[in-house]
Amino acid sequence: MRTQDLRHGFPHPGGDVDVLRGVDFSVDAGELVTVSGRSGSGKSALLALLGGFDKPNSGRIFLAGQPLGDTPPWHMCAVLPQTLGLATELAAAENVALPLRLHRNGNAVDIDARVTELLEALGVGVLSDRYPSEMSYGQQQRVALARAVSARPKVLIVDEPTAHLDAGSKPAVLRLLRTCADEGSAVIVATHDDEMHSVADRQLRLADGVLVPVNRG
Ligand SMILES: Nc1ncnc2c1ncn2[C@@H]1O[C@H](COP(=O)(O)OP(=O)(O)OP(=O)(O)O)[C@@H](O)[C@H]1O
Repeated sequence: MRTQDLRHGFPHPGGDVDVLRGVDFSVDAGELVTVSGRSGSGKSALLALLGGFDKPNSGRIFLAGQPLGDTPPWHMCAVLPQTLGLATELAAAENVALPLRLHRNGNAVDIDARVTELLEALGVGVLSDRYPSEMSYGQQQRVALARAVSARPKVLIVDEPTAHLDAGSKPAVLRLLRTCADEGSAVIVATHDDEMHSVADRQLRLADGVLVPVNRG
């Protein structure tokens, strides 16, 4: 995935606010890139553009070499926003299986095995029959991550995946995101969590509307 001179902002009564002022960015298959930046710097706004939830004011986004069109690229791209977006009428395991069923990715036995593997890896295997309303936010966050990765998307876009996790739950999330990249996904993670950078190939910082590389010494 690649962006070219991406510019975006929001209208406000006191005048429009420019949030992204020329973002040039790329992430390759097999690579995990973190995006940090102070609160309000535009990380979520950038992720919304990359995931096709919003349109930039100007600039272009390319996915697998093709410009992003009017149809969101959800057959190739999985997005985990801070709002999670779990289907409330489906239990945890059914949520995780959903992308696999939509993409006809494997038979029922394969799907069950993939769902179990992911939920157990994230420490929420015992919650597979629970509905989102019966889980804590941190538990829902892990189920939503399992759902995002289940169909092995070409591009995985994740907003603050460790924001509500305790120290014991975090390593599994870091490991899973690293594994996704190692298995060929291009992974983009917005984060305030310094530990997240430890599994990244590259670290970028969003400041004054542009992305700059962070030198990790
Ligand atoms: N729908 C919107 N309408 C108007 N302003 C918005 C909208 N969404 C975001 N903003 C503004 O755009 C800027 C960037 O917001 P964004 O949510 O992308 O920041 P962030 O870096 O993800 O912050 P955080 O780390 O707190 O999640 C902020 O100043 C925010 O107030």
